[in-house]
Amino acid sequence: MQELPIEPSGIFWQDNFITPEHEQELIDTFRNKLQWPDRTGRTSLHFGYTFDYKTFGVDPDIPFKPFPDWLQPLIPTTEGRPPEQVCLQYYPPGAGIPPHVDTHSPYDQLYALSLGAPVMMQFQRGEQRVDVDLTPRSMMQMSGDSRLHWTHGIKKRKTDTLPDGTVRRREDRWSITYRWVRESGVCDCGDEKLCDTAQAKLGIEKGYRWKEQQAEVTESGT
Ligand SMILES: O=C(O)CCC(=O)C(=O)O
Ligand SMILES: [Fe+2]
Repeated sequence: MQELPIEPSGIFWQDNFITPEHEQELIDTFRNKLQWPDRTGRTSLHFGYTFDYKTFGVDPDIPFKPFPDWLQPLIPTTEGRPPEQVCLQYYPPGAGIPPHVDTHSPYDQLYALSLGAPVMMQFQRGEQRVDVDLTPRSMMQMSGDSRLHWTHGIKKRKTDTLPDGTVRRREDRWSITYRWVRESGVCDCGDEKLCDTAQAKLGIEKGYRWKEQQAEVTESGT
């Protein structure tokens, strides 16, 4: 994988992760052989472990869902072990995903494979906005700044306007995201805007300060 020479830093990229023929077979599987949740808009299917946002760990009540046969050859091998969680998402034309960072503390590395139609992804940090065209069959790794300090999202809209002014219609798209558990369960990036570990620390400190203030008030008898 090659790092894209852009801001944010840390986006690694590989074109043609699979062949167009393989992509067509997968799309046929997605369309005709999988049971999707019955809802409109973006829908997801999860494999591997399920993350519990209450305990910020693997949910012990939901058993590991084995990776299906079609998924096996799509697992990146560059992390030295398979990911703990894989999510297949379907985006009908017009669907998107709000700007977010994938929660820092539970997961470390994050990869995404794009299939079907291309779509523009926006990376954002403050006033800085950068569009990245998620072309079909490309594998993207988000690490460093792109993973921790910039949000990413896909606008809900029917067309994308390319840098040369061409208006491109959205069509059916699928993505597969891969997540590797962060063994420590804490992130040390310190980004109080985007990092759940940093925010939890801040919350605890605020709680202490509040308690200390209460104690002072009680001690002084007022
Ligand atoms: O669809 C994609 O390529 C990215 C999805 C995403 O950001 C996520 O699932 O966290
Ligand atoms: Fe994400």
